[in-house]
Amino acid sequence: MTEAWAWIDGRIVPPPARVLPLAECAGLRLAEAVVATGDWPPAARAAVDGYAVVAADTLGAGSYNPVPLTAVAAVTAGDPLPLGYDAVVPFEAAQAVGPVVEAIDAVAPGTGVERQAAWAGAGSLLLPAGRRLRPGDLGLLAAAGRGVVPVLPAPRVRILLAGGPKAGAPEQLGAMLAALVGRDGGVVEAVDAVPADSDVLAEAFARPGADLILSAGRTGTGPDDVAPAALALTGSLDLHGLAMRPGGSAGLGLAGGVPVLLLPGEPMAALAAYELLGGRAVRRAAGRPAGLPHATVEAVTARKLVSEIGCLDLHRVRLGDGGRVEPAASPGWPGLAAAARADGFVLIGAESEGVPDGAPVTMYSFD
Ligand SMILES: Nc1nc2c(c(=O)[nH]1)N[C@H]1C(S)=C(S)[C@@H](COP(=O)(O)OP(=O)(O)OC[C@H]3O[C@@H](n4cnc5c(N)ncnc54)[C@H](O)[C@@H]3O)O[C@H]1N2
Ligand code: MOO
Repeated sequence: MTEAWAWIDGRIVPPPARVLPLAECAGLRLAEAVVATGDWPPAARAAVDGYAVVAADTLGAGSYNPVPLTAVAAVTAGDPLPLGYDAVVPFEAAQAVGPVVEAIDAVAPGTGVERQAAWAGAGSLLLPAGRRLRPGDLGLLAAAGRGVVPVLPAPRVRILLAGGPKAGAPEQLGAMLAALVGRDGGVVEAVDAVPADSDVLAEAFARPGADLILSAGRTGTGPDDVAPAALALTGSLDLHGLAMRPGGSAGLGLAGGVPVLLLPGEPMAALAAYELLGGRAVRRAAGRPAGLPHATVEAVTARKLVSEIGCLDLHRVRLGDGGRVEPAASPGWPGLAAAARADGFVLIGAESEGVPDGAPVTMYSFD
């Protein structure tokens, strides 16, 4: 596995930065820092609807002691503060008596006012390079006059369903893998069902338009397991057969410089191989941290979790009372039903023969 992770880390980098309109930037990483080009607000302005006043004129005002104001100007929030005034009394803290406005509350200078540069001064950092843009950030960038920004584009991930299910079973991997790719910051370029034919599959690997290819199915050693051969035909099959369970028939290589990950077709093996391999590739291509993105729970085993030495085992587990985890199925048990019953998974590393009951483990939450 270490070799496979090193392969991914060594070859997969985010696609080059592109300048995109804000509407297309949510969730993407900012390629360079954005600084304020001017003071912001550029001049003092009203923060509330009310009367611009000279604060000192309101001294001593209260509901039992209304103070008539000689100089006032009605403003609404966002209006520039008229010259000579230093506070805004909200309409509800004043009363109009005929043409005279009376303060019924005293205000200090600056009350109800956004001072010049209150949000940001000219040249100050608004968003750092690498920032994953939140919806609020898009508003901030618009306010800074940036209609377009350089971002690391989401990698385009092609999903190939190689061969598909056997014996009339329903297709189970397309929606699952597309959702996982989205979770990890990729955009799905296509979800294509491809027959178990090495020439056709090789063409699907070679077709331009993807930054990363995930192919699921026909990775084993049977006569119909054409995915490894097709990859070798198009480019290079660099690793095939990994020390993990489930998902050990996974492989990886390059087609025309594009990284291709071969995931097993067995649905649970595909899920595990995605989590342990594919997700890392997508996250690296998206410029995200490579590690697992799942929320973790520090738990203890309610039962022994057996593991094969030399093999990274993924155990689906249920989380019970007192943070105790219990296996939902053994690692090699096929199908997604046990994963659905589980709350998450526990990884037992290649160096371990398993852990006894009562041992501390980290659960990666499926939710
Ligand atoms: N001699 C050996 N045979 C096998 C070994 C082994 O070590 N020695 N390993 C087994 C393991 S483990 C796995 S995993 C599979 C490898 O699976 P493949 O990647 O070749 O998967 P397929 O042959 O395509 O199909 C297996 C299974 O998965 C179902 N499948 C495939 N695609 C889909 C899909 N899109 N949606 C739903 N289900 C799908 C298919 O119906 C089969 O049931 O090799 C073992 N053999
Ligand atoms: O190799 Mo299979 O992919 O372990 O489950």
